[in-house]
Amino acid sequence: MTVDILSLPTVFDRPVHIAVIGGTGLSSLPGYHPVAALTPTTPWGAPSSPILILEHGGVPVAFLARHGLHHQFAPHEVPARANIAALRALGVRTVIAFSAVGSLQEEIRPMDFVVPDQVIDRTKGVRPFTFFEGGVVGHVGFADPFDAGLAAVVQRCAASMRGDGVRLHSKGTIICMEGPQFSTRAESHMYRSWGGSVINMSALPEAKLAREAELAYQMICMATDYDCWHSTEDVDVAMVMKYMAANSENAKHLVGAVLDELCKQENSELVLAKHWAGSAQGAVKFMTKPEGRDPEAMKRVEYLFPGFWDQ
Ligand SMILES: CSC[C@H]1O[C@H](OP(=O)(O)O)[C@H](O)[C@@H]1O
Ligand SMILES: Nc1ncnc2[nH]cnc12
Repeated sequence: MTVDILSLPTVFDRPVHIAVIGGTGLSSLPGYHPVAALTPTTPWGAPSSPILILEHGGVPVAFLARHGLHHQFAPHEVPARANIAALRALGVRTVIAFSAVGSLQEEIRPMDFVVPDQVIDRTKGVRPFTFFEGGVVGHVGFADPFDAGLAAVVQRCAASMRGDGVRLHSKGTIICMEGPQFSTRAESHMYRSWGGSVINMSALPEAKLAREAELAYQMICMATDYDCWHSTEDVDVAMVMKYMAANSENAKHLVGAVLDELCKQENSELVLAKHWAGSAQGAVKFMTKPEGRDPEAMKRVEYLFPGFWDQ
């Protein structure tokens, strides 16, 4: 059944704690019927797509298509600040983000999943990458860019996947490159020598912004190619889309199993990201002296953390 998004309610009156961000080849979540389509605006503009509210066992889950409903945003054009800010304003504290990645290691085969624990930033500074600027400065910790508690949940769901030899690798380092062109062969070999496991164009600044917004954030990567370091075919878009389509059943099973786990503990400390609460606020409050603060920048921070300047 296809749902006409325009016919759905544009308001939803319960807090939503869990969100899924879909990447390339995953601009909707098959098998779920949205009950609302929200089109919020934030101080950083509109998100890349309407935020669909789905229900998983009666628990609301937000779904956002990173590149837009029709994949119209290139990786450097994705309005990541609006996406993360809009999700936080809805009540979201846990984000599971999907990404199609190239594999930089022989043992990570196309169709395998990877739950990364590290990232190396190879974006080029052309993407807006922080909420804290223009008169309010903040420096959050980013030593471990993903959420270990959510990673453990995803790892426990590996058994939900079907098919011969499809595997889930429980850790790995993402190289996040600028794109939109793929890497040169020299770059691809260099990333391997750095210890990169997989490569994409979307982990950053999304993960940095999620940390600034005090969200628990975990990316799930699906390998679609061996980039261009391998002796087999070099990556191209057709190859990425072919593997995404071929493995969509597994992606669906994995999302379903992860949502089963998270929705069961919708109000837990983990899903409510209690372990991140206050981390960014502490990093911001003491940096810029009151006389140096810009009122507009303060208002933007207030959108993320209502009541921030009153405490
Ligand atoms: C079409 S291949 C490059 C494209 O695919 C990945 O997208 P996403 O992370 O949103 O799944 C990669 O990051 C690039 O944006
Ligand atoms: N080889 C690759 N490089 C960058 N992003 C990708 N997404 C999927 N495959 C990729």
